[in-house]
Amino acid sequence: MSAIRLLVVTAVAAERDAAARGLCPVSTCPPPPTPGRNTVRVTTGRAGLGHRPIRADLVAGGVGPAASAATTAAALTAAAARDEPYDLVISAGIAGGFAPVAALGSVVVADRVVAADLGADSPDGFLSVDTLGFGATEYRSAPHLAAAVARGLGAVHAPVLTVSTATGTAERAAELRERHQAAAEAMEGFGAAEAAAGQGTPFLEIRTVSNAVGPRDRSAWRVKEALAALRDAFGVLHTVLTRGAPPPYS
Ligand SMILES: O=C(O)c1cccc(C(=O)CC[C@H]2O[C@@H](n3cnc4c(=O)[nH]cnc43)[C@H](O)[C@@H]2O)c1
Repeated sequence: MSAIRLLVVTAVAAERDAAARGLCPVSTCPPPPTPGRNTVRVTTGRAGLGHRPIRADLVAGGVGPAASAATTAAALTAAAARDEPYDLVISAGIAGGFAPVAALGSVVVADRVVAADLGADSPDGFLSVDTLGFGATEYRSAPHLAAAVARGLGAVHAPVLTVSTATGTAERAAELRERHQAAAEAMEGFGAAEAAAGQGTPFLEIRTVSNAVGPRDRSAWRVKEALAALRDAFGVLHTVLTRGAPPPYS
């Protein structure tokens, strides 16, 4: 049985390491990252046990959609050149949650990712690039897989926004929630999704909520709890992937 090949892209190392610990909870696994490299590889399971093994490369690619797109595209291209293409790209990390749908510590699996501030402002309001006729503003997650993962995690399954400027007011939070019916906002998913779409690789975004979207109050962020929830979510994800339908994902 061949291994499921995952590319997991986070913004920062703390998110990468939480996801890696969830995939592979044994203390000696994964190995510490090699100095100067930002990728950790986790290999789990043995085909002989009847469950599909997983080989995951987890990379802390930087904050924002551009960093995430560049990191994802480079990793996908390098894997294709080695003739070891990934089965799935996962954008993962902590996020702001929209009240009342996504509380602190909850898990959100995106059904689609939306570039919420990619477009033009106008006297009549915001115009997205797709309404302007020059580009995509959203990508769907692999629908069957995303639904199965959301079910397994007991997660909120709804749109996740990608923004280049984190929301800092109640007015902006209400505007975004009403426009997109979103559950969460983060800063990387759309970039990873665009790179994955460019190479025909299925995509998921998994977020755990560290703060409420709204008036900025860094002291209210629960980063430690959100990272623990991310670790646990990747533990469950491991079970869903190894025991569920094999790739190719749809
Ligand atoms: O301070 C720390 O220890 C720490 C540990 C892990 C991650 C962080 C971050 O600040 C990550 C930034 C990352 O988080 C996403 N995020 C979280 N909340 C929001 C939000 O309300 N709006 C937009 N993005 C959010 C985002 O993807 C950032 O890249 C700190």
